[in-house]
Amino acid sequence: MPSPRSSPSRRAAPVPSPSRRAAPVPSPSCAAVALRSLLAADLRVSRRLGVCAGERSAWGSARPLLRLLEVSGHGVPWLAGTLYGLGRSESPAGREVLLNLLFALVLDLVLVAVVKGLVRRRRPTHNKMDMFVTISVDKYSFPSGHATRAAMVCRFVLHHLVLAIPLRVLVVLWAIIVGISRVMLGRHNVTDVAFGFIMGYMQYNVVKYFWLSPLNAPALFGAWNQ
Ligand SMILES: CC(C)=CCC/C(C)=C/CC/C(C)=C/CC/C(C)=C/COP(=O)(O)O
Repeated sequence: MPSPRSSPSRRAAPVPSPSRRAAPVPSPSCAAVALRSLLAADLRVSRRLGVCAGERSAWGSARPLLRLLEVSGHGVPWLAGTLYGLGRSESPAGREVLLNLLFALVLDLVLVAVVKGLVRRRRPTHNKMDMFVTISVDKYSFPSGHATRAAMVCRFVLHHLVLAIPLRVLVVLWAIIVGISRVMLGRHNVTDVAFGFIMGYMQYNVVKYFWLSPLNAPALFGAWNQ
């Protein structure tokens, strides 16, 4: 009697030749595991802190106030205000400070756009994309442009304006609250804002290093003073 044909599933699996065996998967390094855990914790904490992410969120009624803070740290009012001040300024010292503030604001926009474009981290899923004037890279969240600007402007103002102590405290508080509000609005994760603060703080060093003055940019200031 002919023996039944064995089904394909019963056939012995072919033994791969040594050259076709799968390469061993390298185990992730400690740094990769630590980074992954940090990012997972970041997402969890940021979601919890996003209490104003929508009108129906836990603190949804505070959302309009936080959106006002959003505008206070936005690039457009800062650029517009600086250009307006430059147009009105009659003292050479005032013009010098405002010209450097303009340089700082443009530098901030460029650097943030470059880092956002390189990292391409998506905004938190609970974010409502109803932000005041954005550019294409603003679909990404790392780093927070509001946090970089707030930290940089804060250092700039404290160095170049003579302010009474209560006002200096207010400037620092404004910068911190702008950063925190980004997470509460659901716009950012905590690490976006933390890195943004560090980056903005360091950006001011760049502005200080390349400070524009009538000595190193005579053409710029000469043209202005005529
Ligand atoms: C106001 C003048 C005179 C010129 C405007 C020029 C212009 C269109 C500049 C772009 C400003 C702009 C859209 C900045 C983006 C600000 C923003 C939404 C940053 C994102 O912040 P994030 O904290 O959410 O990362």
